[in-house]
Amino acid sequence: MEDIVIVINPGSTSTKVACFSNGALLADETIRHTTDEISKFEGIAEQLTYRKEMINRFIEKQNIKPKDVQAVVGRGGLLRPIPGGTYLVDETMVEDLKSAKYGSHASNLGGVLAYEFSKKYGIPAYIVDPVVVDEFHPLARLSGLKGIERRSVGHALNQKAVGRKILADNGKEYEKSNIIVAHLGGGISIGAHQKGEMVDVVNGLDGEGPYSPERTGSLPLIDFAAYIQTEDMTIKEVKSLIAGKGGIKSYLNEIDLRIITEQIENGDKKAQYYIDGMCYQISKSIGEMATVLAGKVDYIILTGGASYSEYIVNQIKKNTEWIAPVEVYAGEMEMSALYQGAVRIFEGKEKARDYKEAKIRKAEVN
Ligand SMILES: Nc1ncnc2c1ncn2[C@@H]1O[C@H](COP(=O)(O)OP(=O)(O)OP(=O)(O)O)[C@@H](O)[C@H]1O
Ligand SMILES: CCCC(=O)O
Repeated sequence: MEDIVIVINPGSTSTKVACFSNGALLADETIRHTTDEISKFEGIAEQLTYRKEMINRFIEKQNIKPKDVQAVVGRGGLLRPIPGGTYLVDETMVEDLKSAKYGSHASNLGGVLAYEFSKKYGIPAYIVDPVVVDEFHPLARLSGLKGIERRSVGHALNQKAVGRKILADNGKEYEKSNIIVAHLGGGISIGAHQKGEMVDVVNGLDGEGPYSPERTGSLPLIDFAAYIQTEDMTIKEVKSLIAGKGGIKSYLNEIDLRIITEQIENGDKKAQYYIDGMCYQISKSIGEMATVLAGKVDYIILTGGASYSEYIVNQIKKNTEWIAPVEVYAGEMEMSALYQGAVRIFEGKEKARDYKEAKIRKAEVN
């Protein structure tokens, strides 16, 4: 088998790896990492060799000949803000990912691992639609405080891939449509996509929008400032509270929505209250993104693991269906979206972007 593309997608508790050839998936595996295994490491960067060895084992099992590998594609992490697309991984990018200059996130390892394997095989490495895709409308950057800018961080890869699929299924094109995509996972991001660009996104990693299974979302500022002071917290502790120990975890000490929705089915009113609260806040953020699109919304799309839950989907639908039809794509399309990003380069439909050259849209004001 020739023209093999290896795809690597590191998450906080798993590493997904797959190989594709000529449009077909040849093999894939989700390697799970237990909390015990992960907690042995100081941080994400230190997990590189551990995850690399597991990917090596997957590749060896497939009997792949090095000469048959065409490219390696990784999920892109917290980089400087860049427009969407497929990027060639270079030294500058690897340095930014490894040093966590723009923050620490499991997906940082995607570009680094892709680069390491690409060096081994002497082929190119790419990332596609990283979590920092920034196609913000200039007004979306304003926070309300000079010196603090909003950041475009979200599940851009999955949001765009699922958006394209749902629109294609309905005979429409991503570049000509307006959609709101809510990625409902362990973290939540909700993007307003206007004619092919994610012009605003509710960024749960930095503490915006709804609470999620493990994130706080936005909090009352004065109370939170007092909380930080009382608890004498460092910035690192604040970050891990906002994105890791907040939301449903703080209320119910559980992040698995399968367990919690089963408790609701069994009549647990407390579980229902906190899940209803999350759905209420998700709906509010969808409404906010509808105003960004001035009400011209072709579809609202719910995706991510929580969209498997009929209960959660119905709670959100009943508050948002008046805006636009609600479509559901439970789970994610990240592995095939990464592969397709590379295929667009091989087929000449897109040119691989240069990280150092990439420029985002900014307002021209003094
Ligand atoms: N069938 C299901 N019913 C209800 N919830 C589900 C189901 N399957 C997965 N989930 C929930 O979805 C959440 C995880 O979603 P997902 O797998 O998209 O997140 P992740 O990949 O870990 O993180 P993220 O999407 O934030 O990057 C968990 O809370 C999980 O319990
Ligand atoms: C995956 C994008 C960033 C986040 O919300 O975790």
